Amino acid sequence: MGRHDRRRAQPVALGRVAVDHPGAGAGDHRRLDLSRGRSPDRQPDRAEAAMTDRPLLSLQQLAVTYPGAPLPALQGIDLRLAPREKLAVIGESGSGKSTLARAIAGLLPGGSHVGGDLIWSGDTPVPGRDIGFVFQDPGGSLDPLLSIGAHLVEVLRTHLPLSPRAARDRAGDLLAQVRLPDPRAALEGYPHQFSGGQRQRIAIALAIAAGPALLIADEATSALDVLVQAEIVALLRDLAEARTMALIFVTHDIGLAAQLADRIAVLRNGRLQEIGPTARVLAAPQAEYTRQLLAAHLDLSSPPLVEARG
Ligand SMILES: Nc1ncnc2c1ncn2[C@@H]1O[C@H](COP(=O)(O)OP(=O)(O)OP(=O)(O)O)[C@@H](O)[C@H]1O
Repeated sequence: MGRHDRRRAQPVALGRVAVDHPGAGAGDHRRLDLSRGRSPDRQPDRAEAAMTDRPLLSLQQLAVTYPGAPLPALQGIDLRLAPREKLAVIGESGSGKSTLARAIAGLLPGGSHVGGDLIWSGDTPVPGRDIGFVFQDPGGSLDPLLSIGAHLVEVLRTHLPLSPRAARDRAGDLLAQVRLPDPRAALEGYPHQFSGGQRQRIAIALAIAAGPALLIADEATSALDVLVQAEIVALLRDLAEARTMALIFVTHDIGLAAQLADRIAVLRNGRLQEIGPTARVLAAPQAEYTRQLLAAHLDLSSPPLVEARG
């Protein structure tokens, strides 16, 4: 795992997490029937129905309780993520968005209790290689004493069989892909020499360096001003599409979610309120809570969210 991951909470096991409900024995997740455990009364939406039979990730009744917490931060989460899908997870503060992101990435604090199933297609993913994670504060991913090039070379060489020179070349390419001005010169720079938006681009370059199948951006734009937010959202969307990578975009801003997501999942009090294609959730929300989020977002200056998807 790269330096940017090591600074975070110790990961719990990835792959199939099967803990505390009846019938959830451990086993080879690759041999499981992925349709198992879906509630019979739940009508799959069209985006879900169009999914391949082999989702990248399937959550079944996922529940998370932090160490010492009296109540679960997440419970009863059923969710399937298709390869290359862009999913936005929205909800108010404390609704469990980051907990969901951390559970998927294996970044929950040690001692957290995880119930239900978290099933990956293929091999158990390696955090930092198969799952990239971008945090709200890019500073947390960057060591002030290391050049940007050194950060990238370390992550690249940790996960890929590259010579120092090839890793350096790849690092420059990555900075170009995240649209950092003068990427070759930026390799020599140090974190404090870049703006908040530029540091977030660098953090994204680190997160995608090893070619993950899934990128998780947890409030990655919340600390940025509105124009930079829109640029980063466009960058994440374009990277996901160009690299055939799935994206989970965690945000409290339904407007930003609308700009990039194929589907939107709405969380409240640790439970999934609804999930569906973006246009449907925006135009015909099923949950009263989603209607409230939309009403809170819309004012006279807001453009229509459905048209904002362009
Ligand atoms: N490390 C932790 N230990 C104990 N409880 C936690 C921890 N992290 C989060 N929680 C609690 O879990 C619940 C969900 O928090 P979470 O951070 O997932 O919500 P969120 O929707 O991401 O909120 P925000 O938008 O403010 O980041 C909250 O009640 C929070 O207080």
